[in-house]
Amino acid sequence: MNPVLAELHDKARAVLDPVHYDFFAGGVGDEVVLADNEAAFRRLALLPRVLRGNGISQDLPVLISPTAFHRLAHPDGELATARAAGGTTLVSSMASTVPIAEVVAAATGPVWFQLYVQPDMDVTEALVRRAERAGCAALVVTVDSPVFGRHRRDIAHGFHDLPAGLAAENMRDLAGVALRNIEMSPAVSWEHLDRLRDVTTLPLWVKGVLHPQDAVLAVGHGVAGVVVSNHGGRQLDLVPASLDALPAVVDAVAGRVPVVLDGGVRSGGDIALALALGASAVGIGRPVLWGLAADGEQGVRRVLDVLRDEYRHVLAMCGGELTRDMVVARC
Ligand SMILES: Cc1cc2nc3c(=O)[nH]c(=O)nc-3n(C[C@H](O)[C@H](O)[C@H](O)COP(=O)(O)O)c2cc1C
Ligand SMILES: CC(C)CC(=O)C(=O)O
Repeated sequence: MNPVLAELHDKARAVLDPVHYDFFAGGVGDEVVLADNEAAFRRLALLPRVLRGNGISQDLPVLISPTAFHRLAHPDGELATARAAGGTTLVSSMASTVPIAEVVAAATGPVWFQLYVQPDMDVTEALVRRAERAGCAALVVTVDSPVFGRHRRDIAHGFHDLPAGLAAENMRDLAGVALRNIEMSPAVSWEHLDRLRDVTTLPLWVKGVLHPQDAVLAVGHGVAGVVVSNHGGRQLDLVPASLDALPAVVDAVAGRVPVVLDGGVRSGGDIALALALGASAVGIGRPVLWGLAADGEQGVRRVLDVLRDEYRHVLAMCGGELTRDMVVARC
């Protein structure tokens, strides 16, 4: 892990209520997948190409992955994250503790809205309208959560509700209810995605795809992109590390739409490995929460700055291009 990210993590752990730290840090079950997401990067090595004479791209192929409840990490919550994002795309969680309109108003770059399709499609449509009115540039439909993951740390702490004064603000005043709970539903299907397609012209992404055939189905249903993700090891403790699932999805999609990877990205080198395996960009989840908890907006900015700096350095070392033939197993 990049040492600045490690420092921010340690500071976050020191300042956070241990219950909230465990909510952010924890995974599902025995946390096998949580650990494997990071370990998968250590199993791979890069063979740099030499004498290519390429300049170095200034782009940072990073998105901020959607994570819930930023005001548990810092009083400014999602406003601080949005301000820190700069030109980096912020995928704002439906479970944000600041309403999406305020998140977008605080951001200077693109904001995408992450959506859990609600079984009541009127509620889902109202959320989509909220995101559109706020000025979100895309919808990211999370599809890996037919039911809530069982997080043993939260169960042990009895952590089920936000503290008084905090709420999932996007769920306020929907369909005549003061504050709705976010529902997960195993009845959600591709048909719901098609219905979303009918109610909005926003580009639709799906997040949480691991099986290559689901990626093919997603392309067939007209998605703008696919996020290979196991929800940061928070849903099913039997799945592969995101990085290990990436190549087959990239092959199945065959360049028709961009493929983003999230899970376990902790350094510029990790970004380079994911790109070499065919990702167009990576998403980062927990490092942003650690930066936010440690130092608010400045902490999140530091996370992005250090990843940008490290990624550019690795890219220069690799000859400015990253392709799959450059990835080998570390024996
Ligand atoms: C505390 C926490 C809350 C999360 N909340 C959401 C969410 O509201 N919606 C969603 O689609 N994914 C959510 N995720 C998953 C992230 O979007 C992302 O897939 C994951 O964090 C990436 O792994 P990383 O934390 O190792 O970078 C959450 C993850 C964490 C750690
Ligand atoms: C509100 C929760 C459903 C957010 C989430 O996706 C998570 O904690 O992993």
